[in-house]
Formats: sequence, C-alpha cells, structure tokens
Amino acid sequence: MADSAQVPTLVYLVTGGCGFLGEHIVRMLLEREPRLRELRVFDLHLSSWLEELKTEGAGPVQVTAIQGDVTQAHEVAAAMAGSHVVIHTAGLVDVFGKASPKTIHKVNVQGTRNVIDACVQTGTRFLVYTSSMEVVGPNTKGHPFYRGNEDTPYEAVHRHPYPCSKALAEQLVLEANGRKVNGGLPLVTCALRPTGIYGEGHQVMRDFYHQGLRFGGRLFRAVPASVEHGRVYVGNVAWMHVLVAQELEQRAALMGGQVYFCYDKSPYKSYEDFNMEFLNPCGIRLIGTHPLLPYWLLALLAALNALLQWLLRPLVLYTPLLNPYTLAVANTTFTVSTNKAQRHFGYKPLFSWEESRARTIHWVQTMEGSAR
Ligand SMILES: NC(=O)c1ccc[n+]([C@@H]2O[C@H](COP(=O)([O-])OP(=O)(O)OC[C@H]3O[C@@H](n4cnc5c(N)ncnc54)[C@H](O)[C@@H]3O)[C@@H](O)[C@H]2O)c1
Ligand SMILES: C[C@@H](CO)CCC[C@@H](C)[C@H]1CC[C@H]2[C@@H]3[C@H](O)C=C4C[C@@H](O)CC[C@]4(C)[C@H]3CC[C@]12C
Repeated sequence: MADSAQVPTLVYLVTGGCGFLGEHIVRMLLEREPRLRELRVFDLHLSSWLEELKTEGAGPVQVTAIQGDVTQAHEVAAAMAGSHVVIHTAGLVDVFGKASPKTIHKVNVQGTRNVIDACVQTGTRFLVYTSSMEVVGPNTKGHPFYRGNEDTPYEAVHRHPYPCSKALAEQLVLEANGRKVNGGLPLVTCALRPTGIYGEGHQVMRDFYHQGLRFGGRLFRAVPASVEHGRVYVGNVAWMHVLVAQELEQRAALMGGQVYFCYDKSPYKSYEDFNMEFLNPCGIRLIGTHPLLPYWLLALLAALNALLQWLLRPLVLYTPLLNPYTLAVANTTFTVSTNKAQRHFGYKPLFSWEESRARTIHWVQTMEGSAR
C-alpha cells in the first residue's frame, strides 16, 4: 500500500457490505481509515442506508455501491479492478435449511475462489476474509472447546453445509497467501474467525425478541445454563477487520496466511442467558433455571422438525429455529480465550462490554414492534 499519511489514496472493497457485519465494517472504515479514498460496497442486495451514506455521511471518501454476485467471477473482477484491499465478508449464513447445500457451497466456496482469482487478476494485494468459529467447531460429537485458542487441538468434524463451506473457503484463503498477483507482488491473506456475533442488526436476536413478545414477554429455557457459548460484539468484529486490513502490509511476514479468533470481553454464558443481557431490560424474561424439557425430548423435536422440513420441501420452506444442528451448537460449550490478535497486530476491543451491551439494548428498544 502506498504511504499516504496525508493524502487519501486507498481503495477498499467490501463484499457483503450491506449485511449485518458488512454494514458495521463499512461504517468503521469510514470512521477509522483516514487513508481511504474510495470505498466500494459490493453486495447482491444493496441497502437503502447506503444511499444516505453516499450523500451525507462519507465525508471526502467516495462510496461506490456495486450490485453484484460473488459467484459470478467477471462481476467480482470488474468490481475489484484498481482496489488495494478487499474485505471478503459476503457469505450465505444458513444453519436453518433455507438454502440448499449446493447454493451454500457455491456462494461461500466458489464465491471465495472468485475473490482470490480476482485479486490475482487485478493485482489486489491484501485480502481479509471473514471466516467463522464454526471452522473449528462445535463438532458433531459435542466435544467442549473451553477457552481455546488458535493452537488448541480439537477434532473438527463437519457435516453441516455451512461450517463445511466456511472451512473450505478459509483453507482456500490461507493457501492463496504468497500467490503472485498481477504486477508480480505476493498476495497477503488472513482469516478472522468470529464467535457468535451480536449487536445492532442481529437477525437471530430480533427473532428471539419477537418470539418473546408473542409469548407474553417470556422465553423458555432450553439449554443448560452451564453450557458456555462464545459471543462477540459486531463493532469489535468490524474493528478487528479494519485493523487487520491496516496492518497487513507492514506485518505481512507475520500475519500473512494466519487465522485469528475474533473475540472481545463479552462474558462467557449460555446462548440464552447471554441473549437475556439485552432482552431482559426490554421486558423479556427467561423462564426456568433448568431446561423445561429434557434433552432427549428436544432432540426428538429437533429431529421431527428436520423430517417435516424434508417432507414439506416440495410445498413450503419450513425453517424452524430448532433443528439437530442448532440444538447441538447451542448445547456444546465453545469459548475462546486468546491474545494472538493482540500480539500480532495490537488488537484491543474498541467497545467495552458495557458499551456493547448498552448499544445492543438501545437497538432492541428502538426496534419496530418493540414493547417500548
Ligand atoms: N453472524 C454471525 O454470528 C457470524 C459469525 C461468524 C462469522 N460470520 C461470517 O460473517 C460474514 C457476514 O455474516 P452476517 O452475519 O453479516 O450475514 P448477513 O447475511 O447479514 O450478510 C451477508 C451479506 O452477504 C451478501 N451476499 C450473500 N450472497 C451473496 C452473493 N452471492 N454475492 C454478493 N453478496 C452476497 C448478503 O446480501 C448479505 O448482505 C459471513 O461470511 C459469515 O459466515 C458470521
Ligand atoms: C435450542 C434453542 C432454544 O432456545 C436455541 C437455538 C439457538 C441457535 C439458533 C443458535 C445457537 C448458536 C448459534 C450459532 C453460533 O452463535 C455461531 C454461529 C456462527 C456463524 O458463523 C453463523 C451463525 C451461527 C451458526 C449461530 C446461528 C444460530 C445458533 C445456532
């Protein structure tokens, strides 16, 4: 990257820039990357906030909205020509059976391959990939991963299309590190593995909130409080992406081809107890100190849901929250504790837990249809 302390020269491209995480990355780049000249936001579906940003909020930075599909190699290459850094966050996040395994693979794996090929073709040297904790686990055997780091041994066994696709895509990104791009310089890549992201715009939190409202302000405990699930605030995930992108050139030898868990100081709790940190102040209560239904019954219901999904598929898309995979993830301890990102590129969470919590509560409270 050119040294551009004063004059903004850099062109960034964010794939999936209109998604939950993508929007936070876009806004964070505008706030925290003074060298930015142009920000290209590439997404299958462009959001309306992007128009407002283009006219009001971007300051001197040129924001270019590009409607495109990562599965179309020519669209990716055209969008990327002349960019210095690509943050590839576009992905099909589906653990509920909304999309077919083939589609998930196409978007997450072929889409990533297209981004890498486009880097090579257009001479874009820096690639930051949003991977996922699910590349590691939880595995289908329910083995706990307790306060693990990037080097903790764990038997990663994937069967579900989503983690399978993220694992394959991450491997492609890491293997691409060092490939010569157009112009002869080496590509520098790295992958970030967020745990379960929460914060403003989180669809699953929205679903839980509305479900709680429908049940008269109550949700029913299904997962033991002792199962800990790693969570990270979206603003900190965005910040880590921005920081990596900024440091990748100077620290290419150290960071190139590396993976980093994406974490912050959010407390270790069960998935449901953690959600209550935000939903409770918004009038939702979690009923029960222990799961109201025994695990075997939940597993039976989850299996039944899977069967119904399969039977109904020709007629209607039945995609309940509870299925064998989501039950297994919610019931398996998976938490990270690592300082690799701090050691390698000085990452410290930008938002404290208190601030992350307050921002998320405010978002729930101002949500359409909220109790307040
Ligand atoms: N949400 C989480 O808890 C979580 C945790 C770890 C990692 N991730 C990863 O973070 C990334 C972003 O996830 P998110 O939660 O913001 O999901 P999201 O669905 O809100 O955002 C994904 C974005 O990608 C876009 N997209 C999908 N298919 C596309 C295509 N073919 N071409 C171009 N754009 C396409 C979507 O339109 C959307 O705007 C994903 O790669 C996901 O695997 C998410
Ligand atoms: C049994 C239910 C009773 O309340 C609880 C079901 C909760 C599940 C819907 C969610 C539990 C864990 C979530 C996943 C996790 O946070 C990490 C993820 C990684 C990311 O890459 C994509 C999203 C997700 C798979 C996330 C999805 C929702 C859960 C399975």
